[in-house]
Amino acid sequence: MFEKTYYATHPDMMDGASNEDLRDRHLVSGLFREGELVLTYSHGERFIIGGAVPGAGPLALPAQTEPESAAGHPLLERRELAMVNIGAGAGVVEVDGTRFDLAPRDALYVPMGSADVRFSGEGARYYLLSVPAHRAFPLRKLTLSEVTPMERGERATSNARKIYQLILPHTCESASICLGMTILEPGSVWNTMPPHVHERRSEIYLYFDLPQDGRVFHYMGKPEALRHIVMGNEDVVISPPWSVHMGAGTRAYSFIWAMAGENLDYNDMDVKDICQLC
Ligand SMILES: O=C[C@H](O)[C@@H](O)CC(=O)C(=O)O
Ligand SMILES: [Zn+2]
Repeated sequence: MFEKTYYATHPDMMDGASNEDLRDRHLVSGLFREGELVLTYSHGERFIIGGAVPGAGPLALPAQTEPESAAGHPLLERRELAMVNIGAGAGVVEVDGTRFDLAPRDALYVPMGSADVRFSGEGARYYLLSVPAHRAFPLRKLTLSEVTPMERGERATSNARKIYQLILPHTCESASICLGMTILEPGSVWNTMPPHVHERRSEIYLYFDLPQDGRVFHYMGKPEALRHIVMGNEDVVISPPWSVHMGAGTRAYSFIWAMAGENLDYNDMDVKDICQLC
């Protein structure tokens, strides 16, 4: 069921790791393939990270296969799911018979216990994130237009951006997942500046709105020992709870951030002064 499993990591594993090791442990590539639903599994917060590109035909969330006691049960039996349509075309997602039209950039929160989740729409590209949940919260669609973005950064420091909080307690209730989209202004290239660490949560970043030859240089690691991963359009990176996460692109781009863990307090982060990094 899972194309790849990403294991939790110890910060000491950064010592002596090659760039290839870093990519193997933290980079999730190739989630968006026409006609396929691709799922990967991370031991960090037990995130399922996936993509669904229905193309001409519909796709459905698979049932669990393991262990034997859960085989055939819905994937969301004990999980909640968040998704965003990152494609250029609209699509339709059906959850136990309820239809949602998801325009480009629209998100959907799907509660624990949902049994039948179907994806369709030529041109729609669904980014999927699921984590364990302890109870069901209302099923709902979220659009960028209904949230007031936080405006952060400045043009002069090349980090002017709008942060849209789509799934957080004040916008959409959830058991553990929170999610948002950050859109850089033209000419701004830095995200998450100044950077931070949040020990109580893992975070997953998906970079998009980049041309095929565009790149984001994503920084990670302990603040005193930064490393980088070169990422392309629609690449995902898993940020362990001990790691910094920030990046600079070859041009403006957008990204979707999703977190899960100990709490749903967006501000539970330890912000680093840029001069503390090396
Ligand atoms: O923990 C929060 C996340 O890293 C992001 O919300 C940061 C972000 O979107 C930004 O500053 O551009
Ligand atoms: Zn963060």
